[in-house]
This record gives sequence, structure tokens and C-alpha cells, in this order.
Amino acid sequence: MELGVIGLGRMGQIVANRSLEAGHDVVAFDLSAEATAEAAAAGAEPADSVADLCDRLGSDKRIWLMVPAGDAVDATLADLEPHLDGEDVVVDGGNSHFEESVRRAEETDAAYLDCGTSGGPASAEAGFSLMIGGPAWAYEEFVPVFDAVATGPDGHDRMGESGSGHYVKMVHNGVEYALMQAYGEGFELLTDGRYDLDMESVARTWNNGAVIRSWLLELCEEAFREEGSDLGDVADHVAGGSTGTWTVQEALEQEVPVPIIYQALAERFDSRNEGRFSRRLANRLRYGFGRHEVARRDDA
Ligand SMILES: NC(=O)C1=CN([C@@H]2O[C@H](COP(=O)(O)OP(=O)(O)OC[C@H]3O[C@@H](n4cnc5c(N)ncnc54)[C@H](O)[C@@H]3O)[C@@H](O)[C@H]2O)C=CC1
Ligand SMILES: O=C(CO)[C@H](O)[C@H](O)COP(=O)(O)O
Repeated sequence: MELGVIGLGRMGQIVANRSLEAGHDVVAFDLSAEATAEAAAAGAEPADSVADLCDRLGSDKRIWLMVPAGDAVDATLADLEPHLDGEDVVVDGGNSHFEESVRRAEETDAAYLDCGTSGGPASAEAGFSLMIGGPAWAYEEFVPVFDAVATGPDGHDRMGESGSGHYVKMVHNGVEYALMQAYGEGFELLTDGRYDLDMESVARTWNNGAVIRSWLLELCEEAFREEGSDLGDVADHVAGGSTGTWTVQEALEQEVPVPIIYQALAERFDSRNEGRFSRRLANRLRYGFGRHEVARRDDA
């Protein structure tokens, strides 16, 4: 397939690279000329604008957006719109709010797929988990690229109608917050508790056969190995929060109790005030899976 990729940051480069490795042709564009050049060095055909990218793709365009959620998606779609028709397919692989995706699907002339993407830059080699909403024919058209960008055919599926992909990813992120909080609390108790323990050893032992083994726990093990059992100078400050907020807002609207996800979100907001071990670990884990910058303490 010939694929246009717009947005070539941490995630978009991986979308382009994995598509190229699977034998697809990629036309790439980013507002940053350096990012476009990086994709070109990996084998993509560089475009110098959205219009140029559309010219190079011709008819039946297949385009993947990997720009920051929010205004950047609308700005890109505004630039794309004069070049799109009903035979074209646009995928938004970012963390957009599901209601925004429904609106965009209604507004655009193209078939629009909302694609929740999980795995982060740490999954560049293994591939992502993709949760997709939108028209079935457009999903089927994109399957060869989804096969390449995901872990494989089992790493993606059509969740349902427009919005459902980003809805499932929103809930995924709420669960992610809660799991991070649970691991953080456990390690905080072990750190402040009765025994002098090596946290990397605990995490490694749990990761080998324990009920609570997981990729996030492997990232805990990595964090303790790289930062030390006490997390060294990792600050007690957790950034982000928008997707968890959306999850809690939706739960309130649906009258579904999600106290653990809410508590994890509240702890994250609280971290912007004072220091605790669980939050320092969450700060460091976001680097593990997302290559988000690790905030460091000044006093360590
Ligand atoms: N980093 C992560 O762990 C994950 C990120 N996501 C989502 O994927 C999307 C992209 O995230 P990242 O790659 O981490 O962000 P990033 O900040 O690394 O890259 C974004 C890229 O988009 C480009 N860009 C911004 N506006 C543009 C426009 N109008 N036209 C063309 N290019 C534009 C920027 O120059 C930058 O290169 C976001 O929605 C994010 O929430 C989803 C899953 C995991
Ligand atoms: O989607 C992701 C992981 O699944 C991204 O890493 C996202 O940035 C995480 O959310 P937050 O920034 O609120 O921690």
C-alpha cells in the first residue's frame, strides 16, 4: 500500500518505519523539517506540505495522522480537506477524545478511522496494540498497514462504529493509571515497611511466575535497575492526566463506579504539590513505556 504519514514524532516515526519494513511505500510529512528528514533517511518519500503529500499519494489516499491530540488534528484535517473525497481513508492514531473523533468523522469527506494506539515508543520493535473505530470497509482497506504497525493480525481489531476505538483507548488509559498506582503503593509499602528489601529483586521475582506479573511490572524492574532501589533523584511529580480525566468524566456520565481509577487520577493531581514514592515511580515508568521526560528532584 502507499501510505501517507503526517506527524513524525516519537510515535509517527514508528508507524512509518514499521510500514516501510513491511514493504509499504510511505510518503511522510511533519511541520518539523528534521522529523521529515529522519523519515526520509529511513526510506520514506518526503513531502514539504500536506498538499504536497496529497499530490504524491494521488487518488484513493490512505493517510495516518500521528500528531498531538486536539488542535493539531483539526489543523491537519483542515489542510487535508480540499484534497479528500469518499474513496480516501484517514486514520487518527493519536489520543484524541472519542467525541472529537465522532465529530471529525461526520465533518470530513473521507472515511475516518479513530485508532487508539497502545505500547508507546518502547514497543517500536514488538509493535503496537491498535483499537479501531469507524466504517468496516475502511478498516478492511487498512488491514495490511494495521498488520505492520501492530504486533501482527492479533494486535488490532475494529471495535465498532466511529468513536469506539478512541473510547476503548480512553478506558485503557484509565486502567493504566490504576495499575501504575497499585504497583506504586505496593512498592511504597515495601520501601517504608519492616524489611530492608531490594526492589529490583522483588520486581524480578514477581515477574517470574507471580499472579501480578505484567509489562508495567517489567518496567518497574527496569526503573529500579536503572535508578536504584530508592529511585534515586526521580521526582515525586507525575505529568499528563487528560485521558484519565476523560475516563472518570465518562464513568460519572454513565453512572459506573470507577473509584480506583479516580483515586489514581487524584493522586496524580496531588503529585503536583508534594513528594511520595509511588508517584516518583509512576514518573519514571512513563519514561519506560512512553519516553516521556523524567522530572528530577533538585534536592537529591
Ligand atoms: N508517546 C506515547 O507513549 C504515546 C502517544 N500517543 C499519542 O500519539 C500522538 C503523537 O504522540 P507522540 O509521537 O508521542 O508526540 P510527539 O510530540 O513526539 O510528536 C508529534 C509530532 O507531530 C508533529 N506535528 C504537530 N503538529 C503538526 C501538524 N499540524 N502537521 C504535521 N506535523 C505536526 C510535531 O512536529 C511532532 O514531530 C499523540 O496524540 C499522543 O497522545 C499514543 C500512544 C502512546
Ligand atoms: O497513551 C499513552 C500510553 O498508553 C501515552 O503515553 C499517554 O501520554 C499516557 O497518558 P498520560 O500522558 O496522561 O500519562
